[in-house]
Amino acid sequence: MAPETTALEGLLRDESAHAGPARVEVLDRVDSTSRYLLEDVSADALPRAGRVCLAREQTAGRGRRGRDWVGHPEDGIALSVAWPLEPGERVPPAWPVGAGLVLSETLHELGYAAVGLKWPNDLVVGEAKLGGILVEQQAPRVANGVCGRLVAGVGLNRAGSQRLQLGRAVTDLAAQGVPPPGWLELAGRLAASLLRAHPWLMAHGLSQAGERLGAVDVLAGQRVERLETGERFLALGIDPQAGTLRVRDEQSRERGGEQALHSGEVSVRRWNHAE
Ligand SMILES: O=C(O)CCCC[C@@H]1SC[C@@H]2NC(=O)N[C@@H]21
Repeated sequence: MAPETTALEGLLRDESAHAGPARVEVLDRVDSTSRYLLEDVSADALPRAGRVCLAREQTAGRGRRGRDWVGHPEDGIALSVAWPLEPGERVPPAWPVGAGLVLSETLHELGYAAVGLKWPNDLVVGEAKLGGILVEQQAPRVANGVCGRLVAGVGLNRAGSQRLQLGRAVTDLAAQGVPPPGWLELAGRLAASLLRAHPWLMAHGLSQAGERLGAVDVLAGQRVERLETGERFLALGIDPQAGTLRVRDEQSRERGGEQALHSGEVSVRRWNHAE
């Protein structure tokens, strides 16, 4: 076993003891850690406690909404965690937002107090993107004996984000004035938070975590624009039950024009500039 795999296993054993032993792999190079975990259907592939895949280099990282995800080896974290889904087992709709919540909180614990969650799944500092989460599900293939799975892929800029040249505001941990933990240690902390959170997210969603969610939700109280249609709203906050973004159409405020935006359907941006 590669020494880094043993080291990450050790970190996870210390960090998430009560969640049971997860299967851990550190790869030098892979196209996508999430694809790797979604497509490996070998019989013992997916323990109940989860499976973790961290790559030093990812050559075809996938982002939300069909975009690519790029990062430089070790300057970026490319991490995926997968869990099995039994036939009929339902993932609470707020699970993806819950992943963003616990990752934000972990970054706060590491000294990055300014990190927030931009609904549905961006980790941000101010307007700049620090990281993103891609949550994918695969239904069981019962005829082939292949279990369903839930995969959370986490991309995070640890350092060197100015080299990414993405043409939009990005940032990294090193730019926050707190030296980032080592690559493996950081990945271990992030993976452990997901491994710990998964059982309670499956059992309760975020119904008991509304206040915690409010503390990281950077869109609440902001004016947002729905990119697909140009519609503008006042964001009221993330709904802890549904994982949707509650918004109010400012034109119809007196009619109580509240609606819910669903993450699969829309993307939003802030528009607080005077226009
Ligand atoms: O669009 C986003 O913001 C989500 C980005 C998610 C990227 C991560 S990197 C590790 C995992 N493997 C992938 O191919 N994508 C996710």
